[in-house]
Amino acid sequence: MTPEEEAARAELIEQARLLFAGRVEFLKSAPALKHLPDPDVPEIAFAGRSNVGKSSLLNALTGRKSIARTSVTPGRTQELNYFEVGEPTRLRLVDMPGYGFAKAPPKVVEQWRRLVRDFLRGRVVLKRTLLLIDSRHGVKPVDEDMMQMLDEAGVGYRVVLTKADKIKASELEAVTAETIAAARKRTAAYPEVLVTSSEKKMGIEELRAAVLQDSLI
Ligand SMILES: Nc1nc2c(ncn2[C@@H]2O[C@H](COP(=O)(O)OP(=O)(O)OP(=O)(O)O)[C@@H](O)[C@H]2O)c(=O)[nH]1
Ligand SMILES: [Mg+2]
Repeated sequence: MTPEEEAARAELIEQARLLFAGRVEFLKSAPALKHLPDPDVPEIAFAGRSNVGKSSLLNALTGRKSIARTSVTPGRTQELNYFEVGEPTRLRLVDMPGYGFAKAPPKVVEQWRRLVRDFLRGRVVLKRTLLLIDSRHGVKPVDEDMMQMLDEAGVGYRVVLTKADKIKASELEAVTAETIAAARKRTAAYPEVLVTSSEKKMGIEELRAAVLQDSLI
């Protein structure tokens, strides 16, 4: 990086820190598209398997302990949960229902598919999706399905590894390389991955900067 690029980067990180240190509020849970808020500010969505750590990452990002409900029971977040950031609102974060939980009846899976697909295709203010992947598991077939849906909807996404504190450094290095390789095969994926741990607050500053930057596109 040139000194100018470094200065711009530091400025973006500081702007992002200030933004998330300010107003962050839960807005609503939308069980269907007709309940979505008016599309008047940029949105960034969080997607990933049940239990991947979406709600925890949202909490870490906003520096709140429990703004997004976290749970040990997979599949608890079944709606599109909206959070507003900034005063006046600069952007909205959308916690999407998790996928891939075991024993879900086919009807529930089909409902999920329809809601997510229609949301991704039709939401004009959706600037970017963060696709969360558990560091311990890497990219699974259900994640490939989600990538396919995002590619088809033409929604740009960043792949984010979660729970990096749970595995050894050597394993993290390997799963990061594999995940980058998987992302590079995709048309709508960003060619880099972000490595995070909500528990250890790792990669959170970078993630905040990425969210702010993406909201400006
Ligand atoms: N060690 C560790 N545990 C984490 C981390 N992030 C989340 N967890 C744990 O993983 C479990 C699931 O986290 P959630 O944030 O509720 O996951 P989710 O993706 O929102 O789950 P659903 O809403 O059910 O789809 C909880 O027990 C969290 O405490 C992390 O960075 N490190
Ligand atoms: Mg959740």
